[in-house]
Amino acid sequence: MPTIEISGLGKSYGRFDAVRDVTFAVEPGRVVGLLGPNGAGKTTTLHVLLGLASATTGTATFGGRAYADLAHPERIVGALLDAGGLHPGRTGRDHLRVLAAAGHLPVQRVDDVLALVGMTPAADRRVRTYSLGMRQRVGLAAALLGDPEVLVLDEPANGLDPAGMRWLRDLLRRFADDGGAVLLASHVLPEVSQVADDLVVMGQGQVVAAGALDDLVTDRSLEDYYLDLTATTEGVR
Ligand SMILES: Nc1ncnc2c1ncn2[C@@H]1O[C@H](COP(=O)(O)OP(=O)(O)OP(=O)(O)O)[C@@H](O)[C@H]1O
Repeated sequence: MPTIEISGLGKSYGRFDAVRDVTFAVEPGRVVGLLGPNGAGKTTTLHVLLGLASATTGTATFGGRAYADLAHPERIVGALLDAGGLHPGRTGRDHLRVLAAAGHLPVQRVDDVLALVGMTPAADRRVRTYSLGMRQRVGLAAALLGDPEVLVLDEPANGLDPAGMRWLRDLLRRFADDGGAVLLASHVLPEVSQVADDLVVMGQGQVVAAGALDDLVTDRSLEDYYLDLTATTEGVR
């Protein structure tokens, strides 16, 4: 199972450093929560990792390979960035079929993942009729389609109902316990504290804290820890 490794990563837009010297790893079997205020650089880090933006400095790899160099990326990496990326005129099932075809994945996987995310009853409705949580479930189904070894998820609980959130938590725990690596960017601290093994906290484009959740957050809540830590880096840039 591949390790996610981000090393000395920097991303500049003109003279603005969105991300500077970011280094951390997600080992197989671990769920890493990526936290930080709005504009801290979380999404930028995930975009570079997933080959959607180029690094200005440093590297971001899966088992030593950049996303673009993976022979079958959908079998290695499952990603959820923005559930708004679904075509409104397509059904949930068609969306997944297109992805399965593009990734040379067996079409049977479409039914499997629809069932896994609880979307079988609504699979043949158009995406424009879905609630936010339903779109999010289809996005998660897409991430799971290739039966990947690594998950990279940006705000996966967005719009999920309480049952959906618990389902997601259990899924991520099982995925990691089976040896997968999970990188989970989220603002929902209770969600992170219940599922993450490790934390990486970013502020103003840099890592401001990293380590095992239990070592960082000892006698207080994750919320208290996080708000103290980020108080000095508060405010978007
Ligand atoms: N294409 C771009 N051009 C210029 N600046 C950008 C671009 N993309 C991101 N930025 C800037 O980089 C910084 C980091 O943004 P990023 O989206 O990575 O933050 P984030 O931690 O994901 O925030 P949020 O929690 O709000 O999603 C922000 O100041 C943002 O304005």
